[in-house]
Amino acid sequence: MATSRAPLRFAEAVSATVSAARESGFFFDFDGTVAPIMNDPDAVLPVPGAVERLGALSELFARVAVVSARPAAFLRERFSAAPGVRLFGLYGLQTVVGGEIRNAGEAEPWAPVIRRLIADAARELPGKVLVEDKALMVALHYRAAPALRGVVERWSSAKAAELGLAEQLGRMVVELKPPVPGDKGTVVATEAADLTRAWYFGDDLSDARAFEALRTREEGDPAFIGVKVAVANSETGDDLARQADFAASGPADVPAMLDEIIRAFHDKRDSR
Ligand SMILES: O=P(O)(O)OC[C@H]1O[C@H](O[C@H]2O[C@H](CO)[C@@H](O)[C@H](O)[C@H]2O)[C@H](O)[C@@H](O)[C@@H]1O
Repeated sequence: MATSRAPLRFAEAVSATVSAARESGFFFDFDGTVAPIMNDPDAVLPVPGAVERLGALSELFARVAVVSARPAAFLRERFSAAPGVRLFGLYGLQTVVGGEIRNAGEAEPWAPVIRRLIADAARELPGKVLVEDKALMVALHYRAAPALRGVVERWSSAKAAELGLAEQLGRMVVELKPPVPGDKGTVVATEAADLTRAWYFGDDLSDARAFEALRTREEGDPAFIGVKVAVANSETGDDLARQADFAASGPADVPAMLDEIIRAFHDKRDSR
């Protein structure tokens, strides 16, 4: 069994990555990581400079992807200026291939169940709960009324049991989704399978699965370096920070961090 590597300093992780750029990838969560948290989910845009930095990375390194719970169409709209960035929506149930959205076949039969659930939510939950319709999934937001957390979580658990759906908790949100295997960890494990270095940036509970995927790969493959970056926040950030190698103070900090990597890539190339 492989022993875990000694903790790397940031400069060492960057150096190991730019030295093997063609075998390196960068994976990003969206909300709370490269985009700010806001009350209205539809109004959210990436922080200034994020799309440009992800686009630049995609031209220098083997793989760059956004792995999010958002629908792929939402991501496609926001990352249209960075065509080299791969997009995985709804925890990997949707991808964008050649500009077209592809749904995981196993998830599609659940669309009528989700439609029924959305109608039930609109009728049965208090008006302050925002019901986000993602077609193959629904997100129940209580950010506008945090005291409703218990009401939302109990309603969600009962519906999940009744309809055979899976649940995912997040930042002032509960999601109900088809009980189809796969999460951010399986997306990252698959997408990083041919890489020897992979970075994951995340802020929320579902991002822990991606961190775990990098840890598992490191345990089985001593040549692999997984770099876990937690984006700090007072809601779900502490748990993730404990599992991370590095921290960013918030989404606005991420472009500057990526600049250090892009600069190191160019310095390395110029020194050859
Ligand atoms: O996987 P992610 O890209 O991080 O998506 C997770 C959820 O993000 C969105 O909700 C979160 O951001 C909202 C906008 O800032 C905020 O109002 C909400 O409280 C957060 O939970 C998105 O709306 C959800 O569908 C995603 O599941």
